[in-house]
Amino acid sequence: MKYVSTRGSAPSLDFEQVLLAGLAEDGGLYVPESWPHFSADDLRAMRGLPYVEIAKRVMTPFLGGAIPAADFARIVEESYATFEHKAVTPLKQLDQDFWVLELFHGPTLAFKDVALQLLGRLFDHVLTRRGERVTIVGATSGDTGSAAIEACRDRAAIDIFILHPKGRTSEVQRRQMTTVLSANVHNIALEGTFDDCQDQVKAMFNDPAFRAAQRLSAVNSINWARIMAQIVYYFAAGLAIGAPDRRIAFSVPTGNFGNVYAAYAAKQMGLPIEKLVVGSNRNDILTRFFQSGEMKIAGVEPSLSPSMDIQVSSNFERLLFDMLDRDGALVAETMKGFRATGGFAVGDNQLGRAKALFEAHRVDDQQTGAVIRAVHGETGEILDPHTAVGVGAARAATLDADVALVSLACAHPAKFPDAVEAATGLRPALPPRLADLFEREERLTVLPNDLAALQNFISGKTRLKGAA
Ligand SMILES: Cc1ncc(COP(=O)(O)O)c(C=O)c1O
Ligand SMILES: N[C@@H](CCOP(=O)(O)O)C(=O)O
Repeated sequence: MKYVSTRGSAPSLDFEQVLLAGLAEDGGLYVPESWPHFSADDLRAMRGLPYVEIAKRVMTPFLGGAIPAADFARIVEESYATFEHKAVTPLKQLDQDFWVLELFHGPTLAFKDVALQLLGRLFDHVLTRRGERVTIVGATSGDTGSAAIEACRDRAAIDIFILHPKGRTSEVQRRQMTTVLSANVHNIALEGTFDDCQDQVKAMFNDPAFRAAQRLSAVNSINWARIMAQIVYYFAAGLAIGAPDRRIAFSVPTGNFGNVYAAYAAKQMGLPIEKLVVGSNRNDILTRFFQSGEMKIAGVEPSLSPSMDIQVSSNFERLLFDMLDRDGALVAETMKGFRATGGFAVGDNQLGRAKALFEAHRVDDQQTGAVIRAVHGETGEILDPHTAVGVGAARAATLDADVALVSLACAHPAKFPDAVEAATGLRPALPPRLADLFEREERLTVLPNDLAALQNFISGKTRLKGAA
């Protein structure tokens, strides 16, 4: 299995190289050169298997033999043994043809654990064998950060630097990151938005000298391995409700477009998904794109679902690559224009093809609160505000009556207690292992939105010897 860059001019890499590289050298994102395929019979044969077995079958073709089967099996088993629910990502049925897929039973209570528990172990395995170290730099709007820190804390071969937008995460999210005091963990509160954090991470990758000296690696969904691990739960959920012999669709609350891109990948691999419903909060650039074909940046505004307060959705580039018939030069030109002008548009033909699969809806804060309240009243379930955006979009979706719809529950409600309490009057409690979170010591460094300041800070803290 080879991976190619969406911008067409970086070298093709194998799985191990892609895992360590993160962003491609030409600024693009890596995608598989071709999609592995599962036939309807292959899918039927996976029905009823435990999550870890489905995970091994779905991910193995992406490895291209890079990791011995027995080692990969152990890594997968250990990764999902950290989840508190035996089914790893259980489905909860809320209506005749409507489920929520609970992705928040991992150590940090958000869907990011599904991929990052695996990624931390993959990094460890590969770096130990190669006798190498890396410096991970990541951007977070709140959830990736704690999941990545949890997965990489105290690992001898890794220093990890996580940039979060100062004051723009929930307090629980911030404390989940900043109370990890391990020597290899560094939290940076950036004076800016999540888009600024993500821009700075990409700028560090696009600085060849810094990238090489620090041996940069990525934990954001720019790293292909993140997407690979997220594909699995679409297969697991689809099979559990009857695919390929039942019509299915997913509704996905969306920010950086990684989660819904993983669903798109599952479809390319043979899971017969009829529709992908994209839910955005008031930062609705994606909803506007799927309605008009124009991607146009507006300012990032704080919302009740802070992890989705994003305007530049980095994984959209992977979809754009396919929309432009995998023409890397055209993607590079389009992304260059996007950076320069804050906008680009696709033609009616491309938009029409995208709309055959994607449908997008904006769910504002008032609607988000109303969904949390309504679902609680109707079913007793408490949704977090991100999950509520997905459910709100699902309710607005235009699907045939016989399509079974699964909406993704991406975070535990206790990560966003204020929003949940305002909607329901109930304050969700953190699990006992996090009960003292508000008493724990915090450690973070506030830095300006400035590349040189960030690079100086990272160079000064990294344990890489001989780094420039
Ligand atoms: C709780 C939660 N829901 C939804 C999203 C959006 O997912 P994605 O960025 O993959 O589109 C995020 C952030 O990634 C999140 O943390
Ligand atoms: N919502 C995310 C933003 C980063 O997304 P990623 O999937 O690219 O890591 C967060 O919680 O940090």
